[in-house]
Amino acid sequence: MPTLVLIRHGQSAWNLENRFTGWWDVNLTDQGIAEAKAAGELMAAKGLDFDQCFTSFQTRAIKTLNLALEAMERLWLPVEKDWRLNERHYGGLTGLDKAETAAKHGEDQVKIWRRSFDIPPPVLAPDGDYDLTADRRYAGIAIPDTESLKDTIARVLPYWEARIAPALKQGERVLISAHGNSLRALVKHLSNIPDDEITGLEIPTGQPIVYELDDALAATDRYYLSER
Ligand SMILES: O=C(O)[C@@H](CO)OP(=O)(O)O
Repeated sequence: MPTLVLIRHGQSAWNLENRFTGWWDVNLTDQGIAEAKAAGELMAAKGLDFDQCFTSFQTRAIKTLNLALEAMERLWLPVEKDWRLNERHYGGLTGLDKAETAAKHGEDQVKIWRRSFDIPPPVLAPDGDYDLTADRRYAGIAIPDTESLKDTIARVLPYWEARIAPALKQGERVLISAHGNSLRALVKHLSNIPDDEITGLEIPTGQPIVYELDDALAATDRYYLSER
């Protein structure tokens, strides 16, 4: 039976500051570092092991993976990094304070921007503080100027099909370290969650999520490792 574990990065600086983050590359807080180490210790204690890891191009997910693998004495495992596992791009909201934005535009509007299925936030203006076009890691990539969850799914799923599903089908045990919304995209797909129900799914930081999959990669169970 294929083994798949998903983990959202530990608490980031902008999770703590309550700012819209998206593709902006913020680091882990001390709490985030502790969450990542604890996740690795939990996975080791529960006897989980992996053959292949996947993560995004973003420091908070990469570091979470490394800290967890270090706690498991598995820093030597192969890791594939890809921008398609990045967080959903938050467009023109990037860097703004979530509470101040709600005070300005209303809670309902912010909820739509944060959790609607297919309504993207306003676009990021070019040449602003959060423009990533000069960032070498994204050379040759069409950086989005905003993304809805639907847009995020449209780049996560082809990567899943091309790289992650084949590894699982070959019998590799897979760990994915990614982000709240790139993981919501995967969970929506794997657990067949309808468009209007995915808004209610919140993925906590640093908590390994275990998927039991059949040989066709259909999910037979999904649970937080800390709960079993
Ligand atoms: O700011 C972000 O990029 C994400 C994840 O922290 O926030 P949200 O909970 O609004 O999807």
